[in-house]
Amino acid sequence: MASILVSVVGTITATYMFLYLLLHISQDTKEPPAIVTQIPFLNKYGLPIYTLRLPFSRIYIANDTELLPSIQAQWRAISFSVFTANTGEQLGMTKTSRETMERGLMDPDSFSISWPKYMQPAMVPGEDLDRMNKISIEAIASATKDLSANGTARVGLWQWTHDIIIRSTSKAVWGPQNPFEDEKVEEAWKIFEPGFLTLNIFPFASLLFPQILRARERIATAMVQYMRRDGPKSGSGLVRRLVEHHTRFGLPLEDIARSQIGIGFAVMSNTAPCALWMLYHIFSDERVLEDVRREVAKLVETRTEEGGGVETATNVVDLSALQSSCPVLLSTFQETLRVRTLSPGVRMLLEDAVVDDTYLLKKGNLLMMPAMVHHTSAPIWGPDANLFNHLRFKDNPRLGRTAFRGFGGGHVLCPGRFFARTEIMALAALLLLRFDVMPAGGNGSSLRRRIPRRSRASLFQITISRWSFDLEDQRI
Ligand code: HEM
Repeated sequence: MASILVSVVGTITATYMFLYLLLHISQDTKEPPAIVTQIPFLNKYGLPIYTLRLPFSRIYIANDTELLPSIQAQWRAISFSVFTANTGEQLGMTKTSRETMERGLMDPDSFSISWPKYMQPAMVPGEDLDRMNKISIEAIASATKDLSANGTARVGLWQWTHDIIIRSTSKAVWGPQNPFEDEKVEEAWKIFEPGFLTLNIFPFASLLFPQILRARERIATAMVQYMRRDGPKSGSGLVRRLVEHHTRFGLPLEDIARSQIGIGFAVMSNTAPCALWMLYHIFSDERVLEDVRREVAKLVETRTEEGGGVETATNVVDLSALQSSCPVLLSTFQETLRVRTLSPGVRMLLEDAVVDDTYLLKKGNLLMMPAMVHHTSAPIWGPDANLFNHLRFKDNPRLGRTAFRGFGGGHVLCPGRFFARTEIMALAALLLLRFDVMPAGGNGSSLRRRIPRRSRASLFQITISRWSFDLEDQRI
């Protein structure tokens, strides 16, 4: 018995010593300090950048905002494109197309680095963007009109926001032949969207989770039809430019159609949770609600028309003036992104890189720039960094310029930021003007100003998905 005990203790001690030495020997002195203490692979915080040691790999965590410019400047070696390049398999693309996507990941002219830049002209302020915004706002306006026909409507906050963003965004992106108009495709998206990560993580996921693959194939079939029927011709500039780009790189029609599923993530998967949180922060705090409603109400104009001896008055709102005339609403949007973004800012080291002339990051490992850390830094945001302050950005528009990561930064700056901002602000404005919104069966004061506990979901966290709320027609 005693000898068994001795050998067990001996084995544990030897393993511990081996791991401890392994960690120390393989850690270069120029690398960010590893957060190893007495117990290997456990955590310690408070450093500008540190190394998280995992078996056979490392993750560097950049906490200090001052390091971000140096990291961003080395975007070729510290790569984001590697992740989009590797989605071909999960989207069911052919080997040849996958190889095209994975080639030359440090070359700006390669497929995976060039497509986000190629789409940009369609997403910056201009004709193409105006057209997308107009279509999405019209779709939102029509959905809120349908709701108001019922007087009071009870809806699940997350479900409703998610559905409305899928419908308005997909219409704006894919145009009159939008594949998501088909309910079955929309349902398939709701299975594939959360299932995509599962396909990435689990080996044999296609065998273990056939329903996710079936959902993907349903969307893919609809996208192929869309391409065959010349859908992009009447779609957005975004779709047209992407199709043009992918065709130049020789992707066959079927794979271009599958790449559109990937675009679905970019355009819808961050917008919907952001919209949800914007609504939550507005309608859960009377002060925010009052401030933004007062501001948005100024955009309403009453027009009277005479017909058949009867005078009718119509309230008209110019939503194109939202950005320029509603600084409080804009600030509320930015603050929502600040407190709710979960963006981990993950990058892969394709080569060794030295950050800020000090820290050596070794090829083959991951780097993270967690937005949650940068967005809650008290030296940057002040002592109330953990509180939601809807006036924060209005009072100081230049606040946290580098630290604000709501739309990424540097070479990986979100090209969809103008579209998403307008769409979400318009959704909030239309709800503010048309409805009183309150939690089902309660009153607004039961929703607190405090930021609720966090959980996982896309770039944002969703902890209130089972909430319902009553929308009461205001008939302004
Ligand atoms: C509220 C909605 C949105 C949010 C919060 C958001 C957020 C972000 C963030 C944080 C990044 C950088 C990721 C990183 O640094 O690791 C990013 C990149 C990107 N976003 Fe968005 N996004 C939104 C909507 C959109 C839309 C509507 C599009 C449609 C075009 C889009 C397309 C992209 C693309 C293509 C990239 C990669 C850019 C590149 O590789 O250069 N996003 N987005």
